[in-house]
Amino acid sequence: MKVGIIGAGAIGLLFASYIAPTNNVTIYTRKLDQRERLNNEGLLLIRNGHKFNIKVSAEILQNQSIEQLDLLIIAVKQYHLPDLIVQFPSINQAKSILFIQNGMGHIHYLDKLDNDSIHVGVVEHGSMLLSSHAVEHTGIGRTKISPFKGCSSIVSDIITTVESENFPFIFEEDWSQMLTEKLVINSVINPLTSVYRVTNGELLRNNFFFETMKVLFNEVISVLPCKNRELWDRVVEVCDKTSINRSSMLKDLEEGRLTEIDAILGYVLEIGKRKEIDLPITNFLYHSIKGLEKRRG
Ligand SMILES: NC(=O)C1=CN([C@@H]2O[C@H](COP(=O)(O)OP(=O)(O)OC[C@H]3O[C@@H](n4cnc5c(N)ncnc54)[C@H](OP(=O)(O)O)[C@@H]3O)[C@@H](O)[C@H]2O)C=CC1
Ligand SMILES: CC(C)(CO)C(=O)C(=O)O
Repeated sequence: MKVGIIGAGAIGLLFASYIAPTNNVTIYTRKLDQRERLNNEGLLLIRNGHKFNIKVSAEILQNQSIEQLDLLIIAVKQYHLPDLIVQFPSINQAKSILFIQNGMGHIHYLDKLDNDSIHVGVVEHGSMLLSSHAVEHTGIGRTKISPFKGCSSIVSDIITTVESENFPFIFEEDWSQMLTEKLVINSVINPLTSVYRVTNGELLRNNFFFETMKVLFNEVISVLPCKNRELWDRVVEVCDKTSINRSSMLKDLEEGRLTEIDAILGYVLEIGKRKEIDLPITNFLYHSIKGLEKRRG
């Protein structure tokens, strides 16, 4: 199958390294030197100290190159999406498209796309970009996938060729519930690790940080429509499985990039406002992250 991945960051390269051995994968970059290194040196995956060199092909993203794809995986950040969708209308021509962003900001774009099949996914793996062509799989989690529109079998066919003990998938029926649960997980782990500047696992090991996790969790679920009674256990489990990871939000701040705080706690605050429920801790953390983003310019 022909699979394209837009976004050669921590998650895009992680997905490429697991999908490329059994499919024809093209990674779309926006930097020439990254394209050259991927084409010339291949993609390096490191897992548990073992190195795997994977052959991939990379191209600079251009409208015409997207048309022939069976599956297009969008692995850019939430805040890249508005430009991407406007500048590259041919993403509408991929047979199937899969969005794997954290948060909820991407949902309102999906109705505007023409693709026959649109899926959303949540990624619970820990992944760290080591260089423009190397990625470390720092925590083995799961990828959950749910259909948003259409029910093409292409996505499940490709996943059948890809899934393994180190890269498992789960299909979910209810995309909204699936994204809401991941939203809760990211609402707790990402802002706290970013403000305390710690790995995910340290939130569990430091009993004072652990208390703040609980307080934030309770506040966030007070406004979100979560049916899962075991969600707190899931937050702890993801934190534990990705314990050596620095969350994507912390990495963004450390590298002077924007964070996805608007699509995560910004969204939670929006729901709180609609329901007229005050969320003081969420509000405090939202503004703390915005302030940290601003300090780094
Ligand atoms: N990192 C993690 O552990 C996890 C991340 N996620 C989610 O996955 C998504 C991706 O995150 P992550 O991989 O960490 O992000 P990164 O910032 O590492 O990567 C995003 C990539 O998108 C590229 N990009 C942006 N716009 C374009 C464009 N127009 N054309 C081509 N490439 C483009 C960027 O290119 P450039 O380098 O040139 O700027 C960058 O390489 C996010 O929504 C995140 O929430 C989910 C679970 C875990
Ligand atoms: C799964 C987790 C919490 C891994 O760090 C993540 O989604 C992120 O960092 O954005």
